[in-house]
Amino acid sequence: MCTRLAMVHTSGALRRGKLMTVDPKLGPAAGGPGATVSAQPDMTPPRHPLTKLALFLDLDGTLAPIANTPNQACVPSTTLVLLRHLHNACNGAVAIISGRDAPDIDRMLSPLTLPCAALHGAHVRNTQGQVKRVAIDHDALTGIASALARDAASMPGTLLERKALSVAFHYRNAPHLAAQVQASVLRALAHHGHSFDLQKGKMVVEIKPRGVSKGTAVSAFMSTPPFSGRMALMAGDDLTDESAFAAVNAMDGITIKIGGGPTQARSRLPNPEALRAWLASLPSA
Ligand SMILES: O=P(O)(O)OC[C@H]1O[C@H](O[C@H]2O[C@H](CO)[C@@H](O)[C@H](O)[C@H]2O)[C@H](O)[C@@H](O)[C@@H]1O
Repeated sequence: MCTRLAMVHTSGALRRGKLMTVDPKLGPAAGGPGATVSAQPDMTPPRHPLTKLALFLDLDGTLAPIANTPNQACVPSTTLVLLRHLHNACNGAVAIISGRDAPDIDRMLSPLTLPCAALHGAHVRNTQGQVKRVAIDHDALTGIASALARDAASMPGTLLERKALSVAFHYRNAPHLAAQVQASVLRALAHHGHSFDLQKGKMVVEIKPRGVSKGTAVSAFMSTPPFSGRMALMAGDDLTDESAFAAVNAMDGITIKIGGGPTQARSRLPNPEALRAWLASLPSA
């Protein structure tokens, strides 16, 4: 059950939306493209107002703090209010770029329904609500999911999340089983995986349709209104977001990694609360 609580800021820096950045568009340069970011504080807001930005936002770990299980994750009500404002101020150029299934995205953002790339880019819904999904071998996915379910049954604490075009094998509550979970996914892929790829994430190993990525999805959004012609901004926290960071860097956009770890993103914020505060500080015009 997701209980939405108003978030409380713990520091003045977060209230002011402090951004740790190496992006010259946002503040002083401290490293080259592709480099692991060493955080450097900067208070400079981006030059581009919301009317000129296209926002691409990851969900788990970026808008919703990480929780013990997928069902416990929750987007705070303050963030939902902000998303509505951003969507209006950007004239609709806001999309959710997630590994989650589309109905799950809509549930977590309810009452908002935003354009999205779900399932790591395998399912894309545009601003008109039109949906494009990649074609997959459903029998193969069923075979993979059945094999993983058999393994999960003998691995207490693990959790299998079956999605429309993919499957995620979680081990957050059994971190000592990380290697076994990965081995199980590799075995399943070897038997059934001709048209699927492995996607690692935070305490999870996923199988997704071959050839899809968040980067491809962001590029597709950027080729159509209301996104086209704007400065792209991608915020994300996980490995699956790296392809989107690469795509947005190639467009000379703004990339923000949430939390620690190596990344191609050129800026960094410590957590979803800091991102919320930073986004709230962007000028409307
Ligand atoms: O691309 P995202 O929106 O970040 O989605 C990535 C995966 O997020 C979810 O799993 C992660 O978040 C869970 C809730 O906080 C956490 O328990 C889990 O350990 C994380 O891996 C989601 O369940 C997956 O389907 C998404 O692909």
